[in-house]
Amino acid sequence: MRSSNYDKFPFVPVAASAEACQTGWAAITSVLQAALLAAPAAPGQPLVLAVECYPGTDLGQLQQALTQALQPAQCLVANDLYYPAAKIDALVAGPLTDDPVFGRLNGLTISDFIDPQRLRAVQATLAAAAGELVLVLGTGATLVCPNPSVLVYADLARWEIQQRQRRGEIANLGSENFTEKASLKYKRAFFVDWRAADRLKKQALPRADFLLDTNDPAAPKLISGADLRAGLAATVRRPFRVVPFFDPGPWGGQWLREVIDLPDGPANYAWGFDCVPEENSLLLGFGAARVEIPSIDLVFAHPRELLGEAVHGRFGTEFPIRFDFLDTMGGGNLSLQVHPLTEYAQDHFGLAYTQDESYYMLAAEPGANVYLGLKENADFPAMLADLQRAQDDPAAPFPAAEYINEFPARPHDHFLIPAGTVHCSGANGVVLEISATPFIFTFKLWDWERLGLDGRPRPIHLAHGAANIQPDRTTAWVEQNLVNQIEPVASGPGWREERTGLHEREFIETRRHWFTDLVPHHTLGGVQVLNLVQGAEAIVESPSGAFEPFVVHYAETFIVPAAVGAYTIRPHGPAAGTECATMKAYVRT
Ligand SMILES: O=P(O)(O)OC[C@H]1O[C@](O)(CO)[C@@H](O)[C@@H]1O
Repeated sequence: MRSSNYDKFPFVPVAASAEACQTGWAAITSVLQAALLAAPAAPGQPLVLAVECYPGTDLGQLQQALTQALQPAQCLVANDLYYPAAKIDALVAGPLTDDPVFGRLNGLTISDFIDPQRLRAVQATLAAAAGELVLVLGTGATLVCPNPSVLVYADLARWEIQQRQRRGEIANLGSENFTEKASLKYKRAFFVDWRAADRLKKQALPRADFLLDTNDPAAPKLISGADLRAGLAATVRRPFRVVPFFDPGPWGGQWLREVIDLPDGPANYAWGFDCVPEENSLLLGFGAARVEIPSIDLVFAHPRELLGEAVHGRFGTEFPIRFDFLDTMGGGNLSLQVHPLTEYAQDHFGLAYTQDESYYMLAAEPGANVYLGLKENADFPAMLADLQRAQDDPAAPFPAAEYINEFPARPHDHFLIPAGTVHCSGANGVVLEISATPFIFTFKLWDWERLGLDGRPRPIHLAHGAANIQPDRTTAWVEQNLVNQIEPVASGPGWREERTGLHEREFIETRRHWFTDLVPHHTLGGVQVLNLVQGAEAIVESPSGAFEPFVVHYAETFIVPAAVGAYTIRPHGPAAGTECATMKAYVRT
């Protein structure tokens, strides 16, 4: 049994005391009251408190808390100005498509949800409220009142939004689909709500006077915009971690539970997402108080310092590298699957780049394997026919062994998975996925006669799969290109560095360092993501003292912003004197 030292709630310290963070509605509203009193009141204008809200924010609770304490003359809710739900459902139907999993990325904005007639009427009411206090809140509050007296941004983490979707507490933006399947709500939020809200957030957050965190409805928190910006500026100058989250799945295992020390409740944990900045949170520390914000806020606020010039230039405000865990220890095989080629991802889903992946084996039981590529001389048309038959006829399961390679998987093996390659991790392994950020564009080909957690078969996408599988990626090619392509590249006293991938079709470079002593690293102007894949603990330090020493534990993923430049890593604490290893990923530029 491995004992856990994995930190589930990493945070970036911003201030030594909690003074700058107001917790609870009483403290929050008294600070807002003072800010309104101090706000310059333009003659003939109302005093406006605008709260721009990320979708999923509990508007009822917010309105109640603010109106009770501040007693505004009026409260205007931006969401009430939206077109009727049926019209919005029709608006998003095109980008969403009929597929249960995939839609098309699109350019919808929050303005597209708002009925201009209703907006004009409300703006006229606002203009007539000279000298009164008016509260404007909701998703689109800053479209109703672009220059309020005081602007609050109420942000919400995507993982919390997903919990609210699963509990049926929230509908999609402008919709009444409270009871719709959570997976469909997630899909709609992924393709529409979050994209549109992020476009508005990029405008509103940099000029917000306050940041409101209502992730925990029982303990809302407020910090000033200046403190938020100071926290983001501090984060981008040091190594940091985002807040991981974990989810069960039909093939999930027991390793994450033990190594990460996760609660007993769920039957298994399949996924651990510990570096998907689009989905994870960042915790900012004010004394003992923690303020949770989506980590994408950092990408939006400091793309150049975080990503570096070349990566920002190429990807914009997207974080292109994803690290996550796939745990099948004591579980099952993932679905046999393939990801879209770049042009297919562009044409069908509007993606700028595709879901190129790799599996780094953190752990594997003897006998564990990875399915990867087709067997030499596999009859591809016959394989597609057998996949189809397996869908149509429960008595004809797909004979995977006839067509698909199975490679033994041992700890520290690295399998490269350029899009178009049939693959899946088998049972009894733990994968650290080091991949491009897109993560839902999986064409399942065969799910091993198994049901999803909801007791129903999971969606299979054979037509998409058939259009993308590269049948020439067969055994010899796979062995020569995708399995353990490990080359030594450098060494020094007490350390050696190897290149392990990825494949030339993938934009990520991966380097492994084995070390018993201090290893010099440099960001070379680009963001780097690392995981301590061997050793109990290591310490990341700045040779010039530019950031505080940063301790990482086994299996923790951490991000080193481009702006950090030189840094070192050495074994630390219980790992002193032992051999540790890190896997590092960065964008080849
Ligand atoms: O589709 P399955 O069997 O759940 O596979 C695991 C999933 O996790 C991912 O690796 C994303 O992390 C997808 O590629 C894949 O769909």
